[in-house]
Amino acid sequence: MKKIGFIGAGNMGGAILGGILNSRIIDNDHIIASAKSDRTIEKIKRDYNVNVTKDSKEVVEFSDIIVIGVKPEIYDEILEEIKDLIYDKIIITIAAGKTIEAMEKIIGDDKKIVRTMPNTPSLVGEGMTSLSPNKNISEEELSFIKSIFDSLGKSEVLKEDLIHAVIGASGSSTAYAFMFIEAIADGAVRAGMPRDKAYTFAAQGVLGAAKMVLDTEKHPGELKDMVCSPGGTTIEAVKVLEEEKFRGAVLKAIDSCIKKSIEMSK
Ligand SMILES: NC(=O)C1=CN([C@@H]2O[C@H](COP(=O)(O)OP(=O)(O)OC[C@H]3O[C@@H](n4cnc5c(N)ncnc54)[C@H](OP(=O)(O)O)[C@@H]3O)[C@@H](O)[C@H]2O)C=CC1
Ligand SMILES: O=C(O)[C@@H]1CCC=N1
Repeated sequence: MKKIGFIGAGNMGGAILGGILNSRIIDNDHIIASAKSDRTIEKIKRDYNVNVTKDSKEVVEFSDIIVIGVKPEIYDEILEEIKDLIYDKIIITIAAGKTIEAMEKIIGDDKKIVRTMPNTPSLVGEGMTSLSPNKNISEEELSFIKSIFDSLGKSEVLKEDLIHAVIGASGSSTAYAFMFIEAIADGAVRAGMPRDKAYTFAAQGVLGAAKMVLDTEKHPGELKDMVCSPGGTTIEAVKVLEEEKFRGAVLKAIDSCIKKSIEMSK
């Protein structure tokens, strides 16, 4: 069994770590994770019962595959620290704005890198991850890394320059989906539903809609039309959403997200 290490296991690294443990593809004694603060180290130990350290080098020495789960601002510092210990180990990056080319400049273009863009639902087996390997990753290595991310939900191998679209479509979009669910629940609360029930109804509604798109492969517009009874309730809400430029607002938001991702990559 391969050993996997996490340099930084916060919101995203922790979701991948937790997802791997939930899917039982790697045992907890084959996993090591680091953090900066004692508080996070204790949380990782408590939540996941994996090996912990504050030393990035120890993570690299222990592991065959290393996920770098720190914020983009300290990526370069971490890469400098570990570059002489990487040899033929596989580096998995999850950061917005950190290109393969920029990473190769620091650790060397002979190193094995898979640039990914995951999302936090990886924790509950419903993640969506893009994978872009550098030239040193073999087909066999890529299919092994893909099998890890497939066990956390779905994954696709994509050209690296599509990563900006991936951030817009799935990396960041869970945040907008949470806002949508929160807003639907607020509406239900206004109509008298207790808040805990409102979250269940709203979230299950959104989950069901997403599953309909994936399972039926029908156009989302057709699925929407199937809900709108002539002269009924739904079409009234659709009218308001169109008047308030709901779809235009979402498109503008995704454009902004993608613009930021491109800026961060310069
Ligand atoms: N959040 C998301 O939904 C997604 C995030 N990403 C990417 O994931 C990366 C991490 O983001 P996110 O998880 O949100 O951030 P968090 O702040 O939640 O996690 C970062 C972790 O890095 C740890 N850390 C900081 N410095 C060090 C160090 N020197 N050595 C070891 N660990 C360190 C922090 O430890 P401590 O807690 O002790 O400070 C923290 O646990 C980013 O690059 C982001 O672009 C990608 C897709 C989705
Ligand atoms: O907000 C961010 O920058 C990170 C990248 C994708 C999701 N969260």
